[in-house]
Amino acid sequence: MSHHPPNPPIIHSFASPEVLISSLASFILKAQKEAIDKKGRFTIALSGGSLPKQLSGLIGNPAVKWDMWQVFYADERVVPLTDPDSNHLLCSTELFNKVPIPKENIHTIDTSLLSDLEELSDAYEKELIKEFAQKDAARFPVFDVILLGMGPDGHTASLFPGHELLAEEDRWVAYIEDSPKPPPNRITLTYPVINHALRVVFVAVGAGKAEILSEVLDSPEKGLPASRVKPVHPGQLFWFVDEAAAAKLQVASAEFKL
Ligand SMILES: O=C(O)[C@H](O)[C@@H](O)[C@H](O)[C@H](O)COP(=O)(O)O
Repeated sequence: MSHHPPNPPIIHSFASPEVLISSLASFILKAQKEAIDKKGRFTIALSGGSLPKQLSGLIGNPAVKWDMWQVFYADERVVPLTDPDSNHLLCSTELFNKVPIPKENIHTIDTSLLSDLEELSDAYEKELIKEFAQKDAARFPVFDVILLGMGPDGHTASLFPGHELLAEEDRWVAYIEDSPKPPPNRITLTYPVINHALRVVFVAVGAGKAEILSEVLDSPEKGLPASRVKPVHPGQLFWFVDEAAAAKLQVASAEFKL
């Protein structure tokens, strides 16, 4: 375990959602290049909500090496992949159906296990082990990039305020049956996984995020789920926000961009 304390978050604030989208695409491309140069593959975890739309800067971009991507979900609703609640369906509609990514590089939940959450979450953990443990021999997988959103209650992935999963230290993937936001059944990457990534990136856009963003970044001692994302050294946390979301922020470390 590293002796370095976690680095403070790097906050990029953009004048418009359009600039955020193109800057996020450049950020991901740089991470992709570093990962492929080093390991010949690029591992990334995606979320639902508005996040998939923020990746539109990658569509049609010839620099993206889709065949080198290994995609997992930071969290997923336990529903068929054709259900409107499925994060995979959302990511497919917004991104994957528009780019030449091999289907086998997208790691979905095993929908033959929808009626057994424990089996389903164990199976997803095994999918991660196949990708990471044999290649990196790490205690926890080290994603190149994990992309997260933040809910109005400060939740991220399917880690909700006050939930027992906030204390999970061992499992890579866990399930919940009591999500305060429907649908109730979900699986999620746990903090040990999120906090071992090389880069964790939150995207928060719009005035609706201003209050909670300030709470998460200016009052981390409250321990809201998004405040608990603190990647261990050499991992780095980034926030990509627009000016409306950043309006109430007080943290001095904010690096504002046009
Ligand atoms: O799991 C869910 O119920 C939602 O997907 C939720 O987690 C969403 O991602 C956040 O509330 C952020 O919302 P935006 O991405 O729309 O900002």
